[in-house]
Amino acid sequence: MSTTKPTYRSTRSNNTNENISFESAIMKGLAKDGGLFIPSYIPTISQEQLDKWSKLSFNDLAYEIMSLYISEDDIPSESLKEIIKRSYSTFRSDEVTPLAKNVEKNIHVLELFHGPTYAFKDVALQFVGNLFEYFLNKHNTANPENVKQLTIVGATSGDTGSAAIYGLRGKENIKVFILYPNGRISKIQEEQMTTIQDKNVQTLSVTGTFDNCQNIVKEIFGDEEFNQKYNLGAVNSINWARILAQITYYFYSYFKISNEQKDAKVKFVVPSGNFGDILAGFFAAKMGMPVEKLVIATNENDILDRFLKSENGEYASSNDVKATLSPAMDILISSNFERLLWFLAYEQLSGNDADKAGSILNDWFKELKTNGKFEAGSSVVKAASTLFDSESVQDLEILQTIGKVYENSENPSKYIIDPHTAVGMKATYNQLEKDGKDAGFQYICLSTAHPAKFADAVNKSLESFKEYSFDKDVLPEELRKLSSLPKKIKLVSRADLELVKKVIDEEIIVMDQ
Ligand SMILES: Cc1ncc(COP(=O)(O)O)c(C=O)c1O
Ligand SMILES: N[C@@H](CCOP(=O)(O)O)C(=O)O
Repeated sequence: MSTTKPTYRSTRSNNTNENISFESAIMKGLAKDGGLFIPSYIPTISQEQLDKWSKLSFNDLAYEIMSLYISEDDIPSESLKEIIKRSYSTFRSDEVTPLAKNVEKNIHVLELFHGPTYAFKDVALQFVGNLFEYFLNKHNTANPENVKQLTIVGATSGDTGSAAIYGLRGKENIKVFILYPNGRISKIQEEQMTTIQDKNVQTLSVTGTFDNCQNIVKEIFGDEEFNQKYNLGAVNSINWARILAQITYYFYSYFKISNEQKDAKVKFVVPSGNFGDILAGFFAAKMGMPVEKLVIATNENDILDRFLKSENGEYASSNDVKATLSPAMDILISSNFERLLWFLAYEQLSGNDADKAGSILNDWFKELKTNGKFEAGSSVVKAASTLFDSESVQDLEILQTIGKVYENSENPSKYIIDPHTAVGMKATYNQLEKDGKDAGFQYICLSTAHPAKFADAVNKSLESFKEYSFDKDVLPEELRKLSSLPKKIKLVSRADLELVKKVIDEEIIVMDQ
């Protein structure tokens, strides 16, 4: 393994000389060619390091992992340790992401929702907010005559938005604009974002879908004049730091099992939409975490499931996004899948030539933009299937699964899950049925949001249980009070790039007054 830390290149670059530092990749967010930044190599760890890591706290494990990707020139060790400590001091669990073991026999639930906004996005965005602040302060201290500002523009289907706002609010020289699809997120998700009255934060409620919002964000980043004018920053999983920060909880939860069962055969089941969460699992596996499978669990918006089950690796957008009971995953094109495709193209189609892999990706995503689909080829989908499996879950199955877990859970009993976690649990049941109970697999299902964020689906599923009460059993006080707070919403009548840019122009003038 290289002794120098990775540099970063775009998934669509055919020129290794364009590689940049970690700091540059984080502050740019999206590459100029529209690609996503990836490390020039994936650090690998020895069995000895794995054994050492298995005994570490969450924070210490996060440092060991992140420091493999970040040079001391970008962030000195002690500064990185301080950023990590500050980022996770806001979590309600000392373990940050505790593992609920044997919720049902051999099925463990990785609770990722103990951060400020009760969704897994907090694990990365508390860290990303502090990263942005660190890099801005470093620049502005060295250049007091040329103070740099950062304008965050993000798109959300409900959870990234509030996690980004809570990770960035109150930070100096940072303005935040979050686009979300009007009427397509839950009541509490919208309240979490719109009740923030900080002058440097503005939500834009767009008439359209999440994909419309995500496409506008990517086009805004591609507008060089606008980007130069406002120095744009990305909080979506476009930003490599989001993926990096999510690697920790794969190793951390794996060790919770392997420390008790040395040669445990572990399958991770991940409710997936934009593919950022499970992609972190891919990096953990490539680094050396032993894993049997990474199972992609999608709702009825199933581009990922269709790819993995296709003969020739067809990556094809459906015409319309379905509004489901797991709205945060109502996504047609999974933005982060591009990063996985790069590594698959690099290994299967380019003879391990990074520049050739970038050219292949560039061609594929031009075709996707023109025709709405492309074929990666049978060798690529076969290679993907060695590590990944996939399941697609229907709305009715979500409701049935929330009830089934409530009835069957042993540790604790009457365990209540949100609809996205239910997609993961139903996929886990499907895997268990295919594997057979005697196969001896340990299943870690990622719980990506607290059930309080999705009252409609949880109540619809559990209202028949006479002892169940949403207010008593689910809703935390800090979320209960949101409904009574004043809200700051800016409606955007069309999912239109120029209209959104105009609104941002206008709002920045107000923010600067
Ligand atoms: C609650 C929840 N679960 C699962 C997902 C899917 O995660 P990813 O988009 O990283 O695949 C998201 C967001 O997309 C989410 O907000
Ligand atoms: N479900 C996400 C959609 C955006 O995903 P990201 O990982 O790219 O930020 C959300 O909650 O907004």
